[in-house]
Amino acid sequence: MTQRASGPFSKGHGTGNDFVLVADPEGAHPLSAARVRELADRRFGVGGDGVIRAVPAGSTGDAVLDALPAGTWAMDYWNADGSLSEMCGNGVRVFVRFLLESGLAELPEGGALDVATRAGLKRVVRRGGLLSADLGPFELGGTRLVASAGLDVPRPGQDVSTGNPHVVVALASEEELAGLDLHRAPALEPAADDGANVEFVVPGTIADGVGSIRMRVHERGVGETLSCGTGAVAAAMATRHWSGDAADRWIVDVPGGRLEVELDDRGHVWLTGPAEIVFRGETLSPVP
Ligand SMILES: N[C@@H](CCC[C@H](N)C(=O)O)C(=O)O
Repeated sequence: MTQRASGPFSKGHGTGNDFVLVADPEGAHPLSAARVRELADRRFGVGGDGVIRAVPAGSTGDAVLDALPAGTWAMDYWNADGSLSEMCGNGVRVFVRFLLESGLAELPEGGALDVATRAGLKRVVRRGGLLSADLGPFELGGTRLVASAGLDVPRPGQDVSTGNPHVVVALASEEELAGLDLHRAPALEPAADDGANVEFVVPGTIADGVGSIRMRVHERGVGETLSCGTGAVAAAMATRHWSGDAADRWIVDVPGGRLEVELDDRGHVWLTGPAEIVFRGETLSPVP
């Protein structure tokens, strides 16, 4: 297996959470942390919050992905800093759009496609122009203190696992949310063993069983992003918990647009929103 220095790529996003996507149908071109950092660099590379390789499970070279049903398309997801993540909620939806637009998979309206991720198999369905992902069950954990530039004092944060780790902090007002400086990662006390994505939310109204929240996020391995799908799920489920389970549907407004989160009667959380491929290109070999 050799690393590919040149070749075709696509660029896609879900509510501004952007990814470089490459296809590796033979499992012949693994990514490395250094290659991911080059591709994700917004000035010296293509630019993105993450890099995703589409590769059949069984041929990925990653023990977790290769344990999933052979032949299923696997999302080999990397953060922009070259670290791996278990899961990406916007990424898995953009990944499916990439497979469809590249002719690597088919998904008729109402149909479903299973994707292998490091957090297990995730089902993506096509509803109208949107792609919805079943992210499975979530888990509420303990609490920890979160300090961030722009906040007067540390605030309590709720741990939520959506396959990857999150800490959700409720703020009192839009002004507080706007005043956050997320150029630096929020500090967690106690620290999270594997790091965490941190979501700051301002809960809005709940009407007719639908709640609304506004959110900003600092992603592990990236920095502040315009959106985070698993973050929107974590934020909605933490806010639901604080509300005494008052609603199962949540509208989550992020700087890059709007996502919908819904808890079904099996305890699975669905994430719905736009997922688009915006351009295709070719990386060139570095000049020796
Ligand atoms: N943007 C993603 C989450 C990407 C992974 C995250 N940074 C992590 O390290 O867990 C999403 O849409 O869920």
